[in-house]
Amino acid sequence: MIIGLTGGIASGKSLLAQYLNDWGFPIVDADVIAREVVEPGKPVYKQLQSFFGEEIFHGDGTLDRKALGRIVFSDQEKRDQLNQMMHPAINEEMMRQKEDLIAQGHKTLVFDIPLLVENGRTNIVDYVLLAYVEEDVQLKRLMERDRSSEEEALSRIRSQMPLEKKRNHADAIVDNSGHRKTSKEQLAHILAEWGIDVNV
Ligand SMILES: CC(C)(COP(=O)(O)OP(=O)(O)OC[C@H]1O[C@@H](n2cnc3c(N)ncnc32)[C@H](O)[C@@H]1O)[C@@H](O)C(=O)NCCC(=O)NCCS
Ligand SMILES: Nc1ncnc2c1ncn2[C@@H]1O[C@H](COP(=O)(O)OP(=O)(O)OP(=O)(O)O)[C@@H](O)[C@H]1O
Repeated sequence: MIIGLTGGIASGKSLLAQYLNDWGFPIVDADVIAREVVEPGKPVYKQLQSFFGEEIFHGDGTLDRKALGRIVFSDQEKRDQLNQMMHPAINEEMMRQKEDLIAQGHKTLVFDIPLLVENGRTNIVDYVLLAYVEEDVQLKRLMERDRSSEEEALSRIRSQMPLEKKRNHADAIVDNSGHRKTSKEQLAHILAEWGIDVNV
């Protein structure tokens, strides 16, 4: 069984992934893989270099994520181009990790994919689990976590489908607007409905 954990930026996906991992379910994390596929020498690295030029790299050749973020979160066409370059490589690695985990005997896995719904990929998972947060809380947490301005934070939030709309695509929703403990209890309750018992 594959649980597709999704949400919006700073909506508490990592928090839920941590709980799921603590309960013994391995996480295949698209954000982590997105960092690996752009390492120097990888095919996507070369594509980024020829499309965006040197301005998105540090002096030592590694990707300047802040610089690339500034470009793509304020320009939808460039973001679409980036997605086209990166998503096939991310997807390929996710499938590879999935096969490995199944071969190791895992029966339940978690795919942590922020853009699962936007990319129309909900069919690759059995359940869509949405990490939801109220909009004002999301903005506040994002600004605090990334030490970003309101404008920067909003540009990132607006690069994604609004969470209110994403709710319609979810099989289950954890509202992370409150305390962490409440989130954990909601998550355990959902798992129980799916036939998985865990200790809260
Ligand atoms: C633009 C990049 C370099 C900015 O890096 P940065 O370290 O600042 O952010 P990070 O990678 O930690 O992403 C934070 C969050 O931003 C959101 N986000 C990332 N990429 C995108 C995107 N293309 N569109 C909308 N939201 C996005 C996600 O919610 C993600 O969890 C990076 O996000 C990236 O490479 N994005 C393209 C790959 C991608 O689509 N990743 C999402 C997983 S499929
Ligand atoms: N229930 C909560 N109460 C208070 N703070 C929380 C709660 N859940 C998450 N946070 C905080 O909000 C921020 C965003 O949460 P988290 O990093 O889990 O989101 P995310 O969806 O994984 O984000 P991203 O997609 O941007 O990586 C973090 O700083 C986290 O510590």
